[in-house]
Amino acid sequence: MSFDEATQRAIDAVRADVAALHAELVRYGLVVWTGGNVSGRVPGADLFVIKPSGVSYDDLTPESMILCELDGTVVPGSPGSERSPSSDTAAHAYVYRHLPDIGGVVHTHSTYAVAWAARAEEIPCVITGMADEFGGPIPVGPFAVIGDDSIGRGIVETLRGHRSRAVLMANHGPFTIGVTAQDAVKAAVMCEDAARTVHLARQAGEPVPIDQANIDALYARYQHVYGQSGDDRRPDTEELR
Ligand SMILES: O=C(CO)[C@@H](O)[C@H](O)COP(=O)(O)O
Repeated sequence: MSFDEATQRAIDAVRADVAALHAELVRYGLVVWTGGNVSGRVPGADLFVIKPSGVSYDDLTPESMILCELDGTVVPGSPGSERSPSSDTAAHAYVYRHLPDIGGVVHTHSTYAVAWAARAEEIPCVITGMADEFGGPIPVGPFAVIGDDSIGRGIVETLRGHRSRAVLMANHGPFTIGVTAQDAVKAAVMCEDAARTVHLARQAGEPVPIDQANIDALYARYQHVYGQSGDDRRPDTEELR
């Protein structure tokens, strides 16, 4: 399949971005071995890029990324198509089909977030860092088997109407979404940080909840003021549509 020049440029840029972002999962200690995956939507095309299944992070390059249609099928003859795409390709594809504002999806097995997922327990919003990044608790999604639409449906149905860009799929681990692949990686980093911090807090006593008005104020400031004016911002609609 061949693409016009603008689409090909967009594909190449997402390949480079997604390949580089897998190194961020390693840098932040969110994955072991080949666990976890990042994907990015190709702007202006019904396509996304995802990592190949079970390939060492050391061997991930823009050319080894896999180009997929939004139904999850691999684009025949595209660079990397000789390999199988990530085990979670169907889940990523489902998110892209049902959440048009989402440009990136990440899945990890980060330790503390998976420990909360093993208990199917949502992470309560008891630190300002969670109010900033997630606008409330990090919810739990249903147990779902890997490989079909089950996980993707669980992600969308849990996060639709929710501020959080992270969901703990029961007994499995975190999936995060973002306006870009980098935004989704950031959500994965902040999800694990929150999971660890709240876990440690609970070991010494009962954490103190933050009242909703303060959560709302913290979230609004962080989403619209924090950082630099040119930073990627999430859509103004607070909850996912
Ligand atoms: O949970 C699983 C495997 O059961 C996956 O999510 C792996 O963590 C990553 O798989 P690949 O992306 O390498 O296929």
